[in-house]
Amino acid sequence: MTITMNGIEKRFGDKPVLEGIDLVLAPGRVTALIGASGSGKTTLLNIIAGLLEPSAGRILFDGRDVTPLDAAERNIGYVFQSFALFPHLNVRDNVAFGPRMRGMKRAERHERAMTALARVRMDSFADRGVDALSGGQRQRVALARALATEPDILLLDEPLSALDPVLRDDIRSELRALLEPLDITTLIVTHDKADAFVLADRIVMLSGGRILQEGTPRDLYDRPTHIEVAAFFGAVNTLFDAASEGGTGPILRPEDLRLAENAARADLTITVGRQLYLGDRLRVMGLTADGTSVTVDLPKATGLRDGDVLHLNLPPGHRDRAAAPLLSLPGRS
Ligand SMILES: Nc1ncnc2c1ncn2[C@@H]1O[C@H](COP(=O)(O)OP(=O)(O)OP(=O)(O)O)[C@@H](O)[C@H]1O
Repeated sequence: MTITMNGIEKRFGDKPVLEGIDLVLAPGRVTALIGASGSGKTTLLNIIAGLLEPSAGRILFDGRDVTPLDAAERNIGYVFQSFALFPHLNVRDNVAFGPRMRGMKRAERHERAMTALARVRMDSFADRGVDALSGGQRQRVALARALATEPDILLLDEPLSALDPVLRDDIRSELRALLEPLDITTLIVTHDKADAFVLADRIVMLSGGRILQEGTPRDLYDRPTHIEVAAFFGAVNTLFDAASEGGTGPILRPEDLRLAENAARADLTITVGRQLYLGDRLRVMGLTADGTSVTVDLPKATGLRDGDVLHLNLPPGHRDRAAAPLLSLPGRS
Protein backbone atom coordinates (compact mmCIF):
# COMPACT_ATOMS: atom_id res chain seq x y z
CA MET A 1 0.00 0.00 0.00
CA THR A 2 1.22 3.50 -0.85
CA ILE A 3 0.88 6.03 1.96
CA THR A 4 0.76 9.65 0.82
CA MET A 5 0.97 12.66 3.09
CA ASN A 6 -0.15 15.90 1.48
CA GLY A 7 0.59 19.23 3.15
CA ILE A 8 0.33 17.90 6.69
CA GLU A 9 0.37 20.57 9.39
CA LYS A 10 -0.09 20.17 13.12
CA ARG A 11 -0.39 22.85 15.75
CA PHE A 12 -0.87 22.38 19.46
CA GLY A 13 -2.55 25.64 20.45
CA ASP A 14 -0.42 28.31 18.74
CA LYS A 15 2.62 26.08 18.53
CA PRO A 16 3.37 24.65 15.07
CA VAL A 17 4.76 21.14 15.49
CA LEU A 18 4.56 19.91 11.88
CA GLU A 19 4.68 22.12 8.80
CA GLY A 20 4.31 21.34 5.11
CA ILE A 21 4.88 17.58 5.31
CA ASP A 22 4.68 16.07 1.81
CA LEU A 23 5.82 12.49 1.77
CA VAL A 24 5.13 9.24 -0.04
CA LEU A 25 5.86 5.85 1.55
CA ALA A 26 6.31 3.35 -1.26
CA PRO A 27 4.58 -0.03 -1.05
CA GLY A 28 6.51 -2.72 0.82
CA ARG A 29 9.34 -0.36 1.73
CA VAL A 30 10.72 0.27 5.20
CA THR A 31 11.12 3.98 5.95
CA ALA A 32 12.78 5.41 9.05
CA LEU A 33 11.56 8.73 10.40
CA ILE A 34 14.50 10.19 12.26
CA GLY A 35 15.19 13.42 14.07
CA ALA A 36 16.15 14.92 17.40
CA SER A 37 13.80 14.88 20.36
CA GLY A 38 10.87 17.22 19.75
CA SER A 39 11.26 17.27 15.95
CA GLY A 40 7.72 15.92 15.49
CA LYS A 41 8.31 12.21 14.72
CA THR A 42 5.74 10.78 17.13
CA THR A 43 3.20 13.41 16.14
CA LEU A 44 3.50 12.41 12.47
CA LEU A 45 3.33 8.69 13.33
CA ASN A 46 0.18 9.30 15.35
CA ILE A 47 -1.39 11.28 12.51
CA ILE A 48 -0.75 8.39 10.10
CA ALA A 49 -2.16 5.95 12.67
CA GLY A 50 -5.31 8.05 13.08
CA LEU A 51 -4.58 8.71 16.76
CA LEU A 52 -4.20 12.44 16.11
CA GLU A 53 -5.97 14.71 13.66
CA PRO A 54 -3.81 16.98 11.48
CA SER A 55 -4.57 20.73 11.61
CA ALA A 56 -4.34 20.74 7.80
CA GLY A 57 -3.49 18.33 4.99
CA ARG A 58 -4.55 14.87 3.94
CA ILE A 59 -3.42 11.26 4.38
CA LEU A 60 -4.09 8.89 1.49
CA PHE A 61 -3.84 5.09 1.56
CA ASP A 62 -3.49 3.92 -2.05
CA GLY A 63 -5.11 7.17 -3.16
CA ARG A 64 -8.05 6.83 -0.75
CA ASP A 65 -8.43 9.77 1.64
CA VAL A 66 -8.35 8.31 5.17
CA THR A 67 -7.96 11.67 6.96
CA PRO A 68 -11.45 11.55 8.52
CA LEU A 69 -11.09 7.89 9.60
CA ASP A 70 -10.09 7.03 13.14
CA ALA A 71 -7.42 4.50 14.10
CA ALA A 72 -9.74 1.48 14.22
CA GLU A 73 -10.82 2.11 10.62
CA ARG A 74 -7.32 2.25 9.12
CA ASN A 75 -6.05 -1.35 9.30
CA ILE A 76 -2.72 -0.46 10.85
CA GLY A 77 -0.30 -2.65 12.79
CA TYR A 78 1.36 -0.67 15.60
CA VAL A 79 4.37 -1.85 17.60
CA PHE A 80 4.71 0.25 20.72
CA GLN A 81 8.02 1.33 22.19
CA SER A 82 7.44 -0.73 25.36
CA PHE A 83 5.87 -3.61 23.30
CA ALA A 84 2.78 -3.31 25.57
CA LEU A 85 2.21 -7.07 25.86
CA PHE A 86 -0.46 -8.31 28.28
CA PRO A 87 1.43 -10.00 31.12
CA HIS A 88 -1.49 -12.27 32.09
CA LEU A 89 -1.90 -13.72 28.59
CA ASN A 90 0.31 -16.31 26.93
CA VAL A 91 2.12 -15.59 23.68
CA ARG A 92 -0.66 -16.95 21.43
CA ASP A 93 -3.41 -15.01 23.20
CA ASN A 94 -1.38 -11.81 23.08
CA VAL A 95 -1.06 -12.20 19.33
CA ALA A 96 -4.73 -13.24 18.94
CA PHE A 97 -5.84 -10.06 20.70
CA GLY A 98 -6.31 -7.96 17.54
CA PRO A 99 -8.29 -10.67 15.67
CA ARG A 100 -10.41 -11.11 18.84
CA MET A 101 -11.21 -7.39 18.91
CA ARG A 102 -12.33 -7.73 15.31
CA GLY A 103 -14.81 -10.40 16.35
CA MET A 104 -13.07 -13.43 14.83
CA LYS A 105 -14.07 -16.85 16.11
CA ARG A 106 -11.65 -18.70 18.40
CA ALA A 107 -10.37 -21.21 15.82
CA GLU A 108 -9.81 -18.51 13.22
CA ARG A 109 -8.03 -16.13 15.54
CA HIS A 110 -5.78 -18.90 16.79
CA GLU A 111 -4.89 -19.75 13.24
CA ARG A 112 -4.14 -16.08 12.55
CA ALA A 113 -1.99 -15.93 15.68
CA MET A 114 -0.02 -19.05 14.74
CA THR A 115 0.56 -17.76 11.20
CA ALA A 116 1.81 -14.43 12.55
CA LEU A 117 4.03 -16.18 15.12
CA ALA A 118 5.52 -18.37 12.40
CA ARG A 119 6.42 -15.24 10.41
CA VAL A 120 8.55 -14.04 13.32
CA ARG A 121 9.77 -17.57 14.13
CA MET A 122 8.05 -17.64 17.54
CA ASP A 123 5.41 -20.33 16.89
CA SER A 124 7.14 -22.80 19.21
CA PHE A 125 6.64 -20.30 22.08
CA ALA A 126 2.85 -20.05 21.65
CA ASP A 127 1.96 -21.53 25.05
CA ARG A 128 4.59 -19.69 27.05
CA GLY A 129 3.87 -16.74 29.30
CA VAL A 130 5.31 -13.46 28.01
CA ASP A 131 7.14 -12.82 31.29
CA ALA A 132 9.56 -15.66 30.55
CA LEU A 133 10.67 -14.17 27.23
CA SER A 134 13.85 -12.22 26.48
CA GLY A 135 13.65 -8.64 25.18
CA GLY A 136 14.23 -9.74 21.59
CA GLN A 137 11.56 -12.44 21.86
CA ARG A 138 9.06 -9.96 23.29
CA GLN A 139 9.75 -7.66 20.42
CA ARG A 140 9.03 -10.47 17.95
CA VAL A 141 5.76 -11.25 19.76
CA ALA A 142 4.82 -7.56 19.60
CA LEU A 143 5.55 -7.64 15.87
CA ALA A 144 3.47 -10.80 15.46
CA ARG A 145 0.61 -9.12 17.31
CA ALA A 146 0.76 -6.20 14.89
CA LEU A 147 0.83 -8.63 11.93
CA ALA A 148 -2.08 -10.79 13.13
CA THR A 149 -4.69 -8.40 11.75
CA GLU A 150 -2.95 -8.47 8.33
CA PRO A 151 -2.38 -4.71 8.35
CA ASP A 152 -1.82 -2.54 5.27
CA ILE A 153 0.88 -0.60 7.05
CA LEU A 154 3.17 -1.30 9.97
CA LEU A 155 4.18 1.46 12.38
CA LEU A 156 7.04 0.90 14.83
CA ASP A 157 7.74 3.46 17.54
CA GLU A 158 11.38 3.33 18.71
CA PRO A 159 11.40 -0.48 18.38
CA LEU A 160 14.81 -1.00 20.00
CA SER A 161 14.88 1.58 22.75
CA ALA A 162 13.42 -0.76 25.40
CA LEU A 163 16.15 -3.34 24.81
CA ASP A 164 19.41 -3.97 26.61
CA PRO A 165 22.11 -1.99 24.76
CA VAL A 166 24.40 -5.04 24.75
CA LEU A 167 21.88 -7.03 22.70
CA ARG A 168 20.63 -4.18 20.56
CA ASP A 169 22.98 -4.73 17.61
CA ASP A 170 21.99 -8.39 17.24
CA ILE A 171 18.28 -7.71 17.68
CA ARG A 172 18.47 -4.87 15.17
CA SER A 173 19.81 -7.15 12.44
CA GLU A 174 17.29 -9.83 13.41
CA LEU A 175 14.49 -7.29 13.06
CA ARG A 176 15.79 -6.29 9.63
CA ALA A 177 15.72 -9.94 8.56
CA LEU A 178 12.13 -10.27 9.82
CA LEU A 179 10.85 -7.08 8.19
CA GLU A 180 12.43 -7.64 4.78
CA PRO A 181 10.28 -10.55 3.58
CA LEU A 182 7.03 -9.13 5.01
CA ASP A 183 6.53 -6.80 2.06
CA ILE A 184 4.39 -4.40 4.14
CA THR A 185 4.77 -0.62 3.94
CA THR A 186 6.56 0.12 7.21
CA LEU A 187 7.41 3.31 9.07
CA ILE A 188 9.85 3.23 11.97
CA VAL A 189 10.26 6.18 14.30
CA THR A 190 13.71 6.41 15.80
CA HIS A 191 16.27 8.90 17.02
CA ASP A 192 19.05 6.34 16.53
CA LYS A 193 21.00 6.53 13.27
CA ALA A 194 22.08 2.87 13.57
CA ASP A 195 18.39 1.84 13.55
CA ALA A 196 17.75 3.96 10.47
CA PHE A 197 20.81 2.66 8.59
CA VAL A 198 20.24 -1.02 9.35
CA LEU A 199 16.44 -1.23 9.26
CA ALA A 200 15.36 1.18 6.55
CA ASP A 201 15.39 1.37 2.76
CA ARG A 202 14.64 5.11 3.01
CA ILE A 203 15.27 7.69 5.69
CA VAL A 204 13.26 10.84 6.28
CA MET A 205 14.92 13.36 8.57
CA LEU A 206 12.71 15.78 10.46
CA SER A 207 13.89 18.95 12.16
CA GLY A 208 11.63 21.48 13.82
CA GLY A 209 8.55 19.88 12.28
CA ARG A 210 9.83 19.99 8.69
CA ILE A 211 11.42 17.42 6.41
CA LEU A 212 15.08 18.32 6.00
CA GLN A 213 15.98 15.47 3.65
CA GLU A 214 14.57 12.22 2.35
CA GLY A 215 16.54 9.50 0.59
CA THR A 216 18.44 6.26 0.95
CA PRO A 217 20.75 5.79 3.94
CA ARG A 218 23.67 6.44 1.56
CA ASP A 219 22.09 9.69 0.35
CA LEU A 220 21.82 11.07 3.87
CA TYR A 221 25.30 9.96 4.94
CA ASP A 222 27.27 10.66 1.76
CA ARG A 223 25.23 13.39 0.11
CA PRO A 224 23.48 15.38 2.84
CA THR A 225 21.74 18.50 1.64
CA HIS A 226 22.07 20.33 4.96
CA ILE A 227 24.91 20.53 7.42
CA GLU A 228 22.39 19.53 10.13
CA VAL A 229 21.77 16.23 8.32
CA ALA A 230 25.52 15.73 7.79
CA ALA A 231 26.28 16.30 11.46
CA PHE A 232 23.38 14.16 12.71
CA PHE A 233 24.76 11.06 10.97
CA GLY A 234 28.41 11.44 11.93
CA ALA A 235 31.44 13.70 12.28
CA VAL A 236 32.14 15.93 9.33
CA ASN A 237 35.03 18.09 8.13
CA THR A 238 33.73 21.42 7.00
CA LEU A 239 36.85 22.85 5.36
CA PHE A 240 35.46 22.89 1.89
CA ASP A 241 32.15 21.15 2.17
CA ALA A 242 29.45 22.24 -0.17
CA ALA A 243 27.03 20.97 2.49
CA SER A 244 28.26 23.52 4.99
CA GLU A 245 27.12 26.27 2.68
CA GLY A 246 23.67 24.76 2.40
CA GLY A 247 24.44 23.15 -0.95
CA THR A 248 24.61 19.50 -1.90
CA GLY A 249 27.40 17.17 -2.84
CA PRO A 250 29.74 14.68 -1.25
CA ILE A 251 31.02 15.66 2.14
CA LEU A 252 34.28 14.88 3.82
CA ARG A 253 33.92 12.42 6.70
CA PRO A 254 36.85 11.58 9.00
CA GLU A 255 37.18 8.12 7.40
CA ASP A 256 37.53 9.66 3.93
CA LEU A 257 40.98 11.08 4.67
CA ARG A 258 44.08 8.88 4.29
CA LEU A 259 47.64 9.16 5.51
CA ALA A 260 49.71 10.35 2.56
CA GLU A 261 52.31 7.84 1.43
CA ASN A 262 54.37 10.66 0.04
CA ALA A 263 54.46 13.86 2.12
CA ALA A 264 55.38 15.92 -0.94
CA ARG A 265 52.12 14.90 -2.57
CA ALA A 266 49.87 15.48 0.46
CA ASP A 267 46.68 17.47 0.03
CA LEU A 268 46.61 18.56 3.62
CA THR A 269 49.01 18.83 6.55
CA ILE A 270 47.84 19.01 10.15
CA THR A 271 49.35 19.17 13.60
CA VAL A 272 47.81 16.58 15.91
CA GLY A 273 45.84 18.12 18.77
CA ARG A 274 43.62 15.47 20.35
CA GLN A 275 43.18 11.74 19.87
CA LEU A 276 40.09 9.71 20.71
CA TYR A 277 40.38 5.94 21.02
CA LEU A 278 37.22 4.50 19.43
CA GLY A 279 38.03 0.81 19.84
CA ASP A 280 38.18 -0.13 16.20
CA ARG A 281 39.98 3.04 15.14
CA LEU A 282 41.61 6.23 16.31
CA ARG A 283 39.95 9.61 15.75
CA VAL A 284 42.51 12.36 15.44
CA MET A 285 41.68 16.05 15.67
CA GLY A 286 44.26 18.45 14.32
CA LEU A 287 44.79 21.91 12.90
CA THR A 288 46.12 23.08 9.56
CA ALA A 289 48.66 25.90 9.51
CA ASP A 290 45.86 28.45 9.14
CA GLY A 291 44.02 27.06 12.16
CA THR A 292 41.30 25.09 10.36
CA SER A 293 40.30 22.04 12.35
CA VAL A 294 40.43 18.65 10.64
CA THR A 295 39.20 15.31 11.97
CA VAL A 296 40.59 12.08 10.55
CA ASP A 297 40.00 8.42 11.42
CA LEU A 298 43.11 6.25 11.34
CA PRO A 299 43.95 2.65 12.11
CA LYS A 300 44.56 2.58 15.86
CA ALA A 301 48.16 1.31 15.84
CA THR A 302 49.67 4.49 14.46
CA GLY A 303 51.63 5.48 17.61
CA LEU A 304 50.85 9.16 17.20
CA ARG A 305 51.71 11.82 19.75
CA ASP A 306 50.09 15.19 20.25
CA GLY A 307 52.03 17.76 18.24
CA ASP A 308 53.03 15.27 15.52
CA VAL A 309 52.61 16.45 11.95
CA LEU A 310 50.35 14.39 9.70
CA HIS A 311 50.27 14.52 5.92
CA LEU A 312 46.90 13.54 4.51
CA ASN A 313 45.35 12.78 1.15
CA LEU A 314 41.79 13.39 0.11
CA PRO A 315 39.75 10.81 -1.76
CA PRO A 316 40.12 11.34 -5.54
CA GLY A 317 36.52 12.58 -5.96
CA HIS A 318 37.13 15.38 -3.52
CA ARG A 319 40.45 16.38 -5.03
CA ASP A 320 38.78 16.80 -8.41
CA ARG A 321 35.73 18.58 -7.09
CA ALA A 322 37.51 20.81 -4.65
CA ALA A 323 40.58 21.60 -6.75
CA ALA A 324 40.18 25.36 -6.62
CA PRO A 325 39.64 25.84 -2.88
CA LEU A 326 42.30 23.24 -2.16
CA LEU A 327 44.98 25.22 -3.91
CA SER A 328 44.66 27.88 -1.28
CA LEU A 329 44.97 25.42 1.59
CA PRO A 330 48.23 25.65 3.49
CA GLY A 331 50.08 22.39 3.66
CA ARG A 332 49.52 21.44 0.07
CA SER A 333 52.87 21.14 -1.60
N1 LIG B 1 -0.34 16.90 23.07
C1 LIG B 1 0.57 17.86 22.93
N2 LIG B 1 0.31 19.11 23.34
C2 LIG B 1 1.22 20.09 23.19
N3 LIG B 1 2.45 19.93 22.62
C3 LIG B 1 2.76 18.70 22.20
C4 LIG B 1 1.84 17.60 22.33
N4 LIG B 1 2.44 16.50 21.80
C5 LIG B 1 3.65 16.90 21.39
N5 LIG B 1 3.85 18.21 21.61
C6 LIG B 1 5.03 18.99 21.24
O1 LIG B 1 5.27 18.79 19.88
C7 LIG B 1 6.67 18.73 19.60
C8 LIG B 1 6.98 17.45 18.84
O2 LIG B 1 6.73 16.34 19.70
P1 LIG B 1 6.93 14.84 19.23
O3 LIG B 1 6.62 13.97 20.41
O4 LIG B 1 6.19 14.59 17.98
O5 LIG B 1 8.48 14.82 18.92
P2 LIG B 1 9.45 13.58 18.73
O6 LIG B 1 10.33 13.93 17.60
O7 LIG B 1 8.65 12.33 18.64
O8 LIG B 1 10.27 13.62 20.08
P3 LIG B 1 10.81 12.39 20.98
O9 LIG B 1 11.96 11.78 20.21
O10 LIG B 1 11.28 13.08 22.23
O11 LIG B 1 9.66 11.46 21.21
C9 LIG B 1 7.37 18.84 20.93
O12 LIG B 1 7.79 20.16 21.09
C10 LIG B 1 6.31 18.48 21.94
O13 LIG B 1 6.52 19.15 23.15
